[in-house]
Amino acid sequence: MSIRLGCIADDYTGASDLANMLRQNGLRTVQTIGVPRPSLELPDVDAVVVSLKSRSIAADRAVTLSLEAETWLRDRGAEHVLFKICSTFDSTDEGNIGPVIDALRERAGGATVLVNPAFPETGRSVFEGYLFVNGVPLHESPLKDHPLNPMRDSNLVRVLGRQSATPVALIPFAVVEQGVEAVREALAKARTAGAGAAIADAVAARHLDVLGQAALSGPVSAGASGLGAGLARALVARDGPSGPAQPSDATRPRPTSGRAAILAGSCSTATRQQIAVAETSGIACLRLDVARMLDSGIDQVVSDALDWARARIELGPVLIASSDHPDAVKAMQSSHGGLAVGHVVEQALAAIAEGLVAAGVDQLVIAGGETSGAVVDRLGLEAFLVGEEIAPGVPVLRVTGAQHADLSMALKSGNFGGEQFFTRALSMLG
Ligand SMILES: Nc1ncnc2c1ncn2[C@@H]1O[C@H](COP(=O)(O)OP(=O)(O)O)[C@@H](O)[C@H]1O
Ligand SMILES: O=C(O)[C@@H](O)C(=O)COP(=O)(O)O
Repeated sequence: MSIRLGCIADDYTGASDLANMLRQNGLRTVQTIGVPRPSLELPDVDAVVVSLKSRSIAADRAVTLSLEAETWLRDRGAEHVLFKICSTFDSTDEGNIGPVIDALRERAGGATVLVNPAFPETGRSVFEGYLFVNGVPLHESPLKDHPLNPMRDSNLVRVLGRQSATPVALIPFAVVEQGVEAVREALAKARTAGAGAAIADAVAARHLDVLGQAALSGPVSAGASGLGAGLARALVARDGPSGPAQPSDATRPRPTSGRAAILAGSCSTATRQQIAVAETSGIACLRLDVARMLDSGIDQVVSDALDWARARIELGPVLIASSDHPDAVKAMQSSHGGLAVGHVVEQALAAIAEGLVAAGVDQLVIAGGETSGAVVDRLGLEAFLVGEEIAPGVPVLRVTGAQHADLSMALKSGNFGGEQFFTRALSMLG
C-alpha cells in the first residue's frame, strides 16, 4: 500500500472527524487505532489516519507514540504528515501539541510547521491568532470548563509558545488573503527568524484551501479537520482523483442484531443537551453515580448498569451517561483530582461497553474523545472504514480487523452534533 497523506491524530474522535473530512474531499481513507500490526489487512487507500490517545498523557510519551506513527506513515510513502489536533486546541502548558510539533519538525528537517485549528463548519475560526468558537473567544466558550484541559487563553501564539521549544510566529489574515505564495513566503521568513511553528489565520473554507496548498510544500503541518480538507483538496487538484470514492464495505449496511447503545462521558454543553433531548424522546437513560465509583470502586456501578441495560436492550436503544454540569465536575475534581476522576469514569464506561458488546450490542455511539479512546482500547479494535457523515465531524465507522468486525460505531466529539444527534446516529448505524 502506498499512501498520499499520512495523519497522526491525538484522539480517536478527532481521528474519525479527520477521516470523514478526507473522505468527503476525495481521498480514500482508513482510520487505524495506533500503529497497525504488520499483518493487519488494510484496504487500498490514499490516506491513513493513525489514531493515538495522546492528548492528555505525559508529553514525552505523546512524542514517542507520534514519532512511531510518523515512521510507519513515511515508510508507506506519505510525503506529508498532518498532526491532527482539536479544533479547540485542547492542551495544557505542558503540552502535548508543542512537544509533538517540535519532534515532528526536527525529524522532517526543521522547516517551520504551519498550524491551524479552524473548522468553519463547526464554528471554529482563527483571526489574528485568536481562536473563536461559534463567534465567542475560546476562553469565554464552554471549553473554559473542560474537565481535563480548561482553555483559558484564546491567543494561540501564546498558548503554543508556552508549550514549544522555539518561538511561534503568526501568519495573519491579511497574508492568508493574499494567497498561497504569500503564505509560503511567510513560512520561509518565520523559519529564518527561528520560529518552529506558525499559527495561521482562517475564517472560511477558501483560507483552508490556501493553507492546504502552502502546507503541502512542506513535510509536516498541524491542525484540525479543516486543514485536512485543505490538504485533501490540494492533493486532488495536484495529482488528480484516485480510485472509487471509498472501500465499498464502508458504506454497505451490515446485518445487525438490532441492539444499540449510547455511552456518554463528555460533560460538554452540547452532549448534555443531546442527553436531555434523548431522555424526552423515549430512549431509556441511566445516569451513573460518579461519587459512588470514586468512593467504592467501579465494579458494583458497572455491574448494576449492565443489569439495567440487559433488562431493556431487546426493547430499544439504551443510553448510559456520566456527564454532569461543570459545577458538579469541579466539586468531584476538587476532592479527588481531575485526571484521577476522568480515568475512573473512563474505565467504568469502557467496562460497560465491553459488557454491552458481550450482550450482543453491535451499534454503539460514544460521546467524548477520551471516553471513546477508553472504549475503543478496551474492545481491542484495530481499524475503522469510514462511512457516511452523521453530523459535521462525525461519520459512521465500520470496524475492520480481528476484533468485533460486526460492530458499527460513531465516536462523537463532546462538542459536535445537533440536539437530535443520538437518534440520527442510531438511524444511520444499522
Ligand atoms: N461526572 C463527571 N465528573 C468528572 N469527570 C467526568 C464526569 N463524567 C465524565 N468525566 C470525564 O470527563 C472527561 C471528558 O472528556 P472527553 O471524553 O474527551 O469529552 P469531550 O469530547 O467533551 O472532551 C473524561 O475524562 C471523563 O471520564
Ligand atoms: O477537532 C475537533 O474539534 C475534534 O475532531 C476533536 O478533536 C474533538 O475532541 P473531543 O472533544 O475530545 O472529542
